[in-house]
Amino acid sequence: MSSVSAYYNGKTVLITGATGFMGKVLVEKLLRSSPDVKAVYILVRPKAGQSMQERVANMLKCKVFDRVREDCPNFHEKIKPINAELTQPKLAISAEDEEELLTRVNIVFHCAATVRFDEPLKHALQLNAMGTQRLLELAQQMQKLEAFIHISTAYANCVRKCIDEIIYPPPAEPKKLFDLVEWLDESIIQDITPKLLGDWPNTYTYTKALSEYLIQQEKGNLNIAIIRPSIVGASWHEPFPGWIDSFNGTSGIFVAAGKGILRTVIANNEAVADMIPVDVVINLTLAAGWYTAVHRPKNMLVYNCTTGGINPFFWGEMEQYVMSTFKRNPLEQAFRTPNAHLTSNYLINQYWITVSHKAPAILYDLYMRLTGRKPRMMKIINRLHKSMMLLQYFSTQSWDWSSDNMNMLMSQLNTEDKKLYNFDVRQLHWSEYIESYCLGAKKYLLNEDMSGIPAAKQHLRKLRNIRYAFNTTLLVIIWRIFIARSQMARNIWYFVVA
Ligand SMILES: CCCCCCCCCCCCCCCCCCCC(=O)SCCNC(=O)CCNC(=O)[C@H](O)C(C)(C)COP(=O)(O)OP(=O)(O)OC[C@H]1O[C@@H](n2cnc3c(N)ncnc32)[C@H](O)[C@@H]1OP(=O)(O)O
Ligand SMILES: NC(=O)C1=CN([C@@H]2O[C@H](COP(=O)(O)OP(=O)(O)OC[C@H]3O[C@@H](n4cnc5c(N)ncnc54)[C@H](OP(=O)(O)O)[C@@H]3O)[C@@H](O)[C@H]2O)C=CC1
Repeated sequence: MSSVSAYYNGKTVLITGATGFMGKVLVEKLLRSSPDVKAVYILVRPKAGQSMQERVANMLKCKVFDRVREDCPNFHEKIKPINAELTQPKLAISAEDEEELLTRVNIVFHCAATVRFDEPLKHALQLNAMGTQRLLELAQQMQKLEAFIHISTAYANCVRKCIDEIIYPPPAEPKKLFDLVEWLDESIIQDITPKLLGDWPNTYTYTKALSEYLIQQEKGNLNIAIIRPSIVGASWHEPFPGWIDSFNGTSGIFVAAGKGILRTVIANNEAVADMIPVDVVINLTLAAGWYTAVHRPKNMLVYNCTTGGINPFFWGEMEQYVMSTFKRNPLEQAFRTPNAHLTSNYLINQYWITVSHKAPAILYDLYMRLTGRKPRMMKIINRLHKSMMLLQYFSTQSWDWSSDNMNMLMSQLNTEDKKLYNFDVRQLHWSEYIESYCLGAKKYLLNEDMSGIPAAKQHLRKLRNIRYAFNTTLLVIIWRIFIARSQMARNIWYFVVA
């Protein structure tokens, strides 16, 4: 008998960030593993011209819910959307909705955040730090609250090399920063952001560090746990192997490499690629919710949800597995044959950027112009370079995260829970996982059908022939120029022909 799924049956759960990548997997697993959960409130904002209701209806059509749709066809009746905006006072929740939450909710999962590395500091602070503070204020007033689970990131303290499961001193006093951004002009905040960030690589990790500290300071009597996942990748098993719907983290890089656009990446082959499947994170999160509510640990527990210390995997291996998968299962309409390499040398990277990124993009755009179409490849390449600049901090270094609390939690689960909420990453076979991740990116991110693989292979053969023809023409042109200018080259040529 599963203790974790039994715990959630009959409970009322509140989830923020339910429309996001991890939030959807959390909602799905919760409803599938505890079909008698009483209600799942989700905080959703209207966005891009869509009302909250329209967004939720679209979300529920998503493929990720196919399995729960089959197991419990009425699962959507349990989902109760609440109009909310985390950057607004009182989360912009109506008085009526607030009353409902305060009297009913038993457990809160806080996933909402901006995960963009280039988010302006003011907005990242308003959402990741102040939003968390506001949610905490709401939670303090909940009459039946048993646990509050906050999703942070393993990189919140990336300025340290060894990261324990504790809250570290923050980069700045959050309240002073809140005051500062309140009255300072946006352009001035932008100007001083690098100074404020100090050693932190971006506003995302900086504000996640602040939010951890805020929780510790303001948790009062609440039972709180913090989950710190590393780089969250496609699912390992659930709801389907390889499920992914976000270009964040490594996914966009895989796609760009598979399409043959990305050929060179700044990364250290021997550095640990600390990736964790999304279903592992969600299983640990649900188990931590149960443990926090039922066992009520005296101190707030932080769970580093990482793989590097348990089952290490390296960027160099990732390159091999990704390239091998996309060569066997190509993406449709690739720009060039997939052939990306990692280098930690800046100059070598710059050379390949010029030769393998910019030159083909310029030629392709020229061809587009000549055929009366809009050039677009240089624009894509420039965006890719911007992304790679922001990501290289994470691909060139290794970190050591302790995982004692993850191990402790595993030891607390009974045999059935260990299967149902598996987060034992020792069982993860990296080459199989990366293959399934790349195929998942093809199917679920790009909506490509596996039946299109023969045509995609045919397209790669066409690209190879174009490359051969191009290289031969280039060689002939260079040789002709050489022959015209050098007597020695002419002599060699006559000798060879004779
Ligand atoms: C040789 C092959 C494999 C070898 C592997 C080696 C890889 C080394 C790279 C290392 C990667 C390391 C990643 C580490 C990250 C660790 C961080 C900690 C983890 C976390 O805690 S949180 C999650 C991490 N957050 C992120 O990853 C966000 C990072 N992204 C950003 O901040 C922004 O996206 C970025 C980079 C600033 C770019 O912004 P912008 O140019 O504005 O583009 P958008 O993201 O807004 O996207 C616009 C649009 O395009 C779609 N898109 C994105 N990528 C692709 C793609 N590859 N192919 C097709 N389409 C793509 C995107 O979905 C958007 O579409 P919309 O419809 O939404 O507009
Ligand atoms: N993905 C990863 O690799 C990792 C993620 N994490 C953490 O996991 C959590 C979830 O990440 P992930 O699912 O990848 O992120 P997504 O960007 O996919 O989802 C973010 C969620 O937050 C919601 N949100 C954003 N702004 C607001 C707002 N102003 N008001 C209300 N809701 C808002 C989004 O809603 P909307 O749909 O309206 O935009 C969305 O549901 C985050 O806390 C992140 O820091 C930690 C480590 C790694």
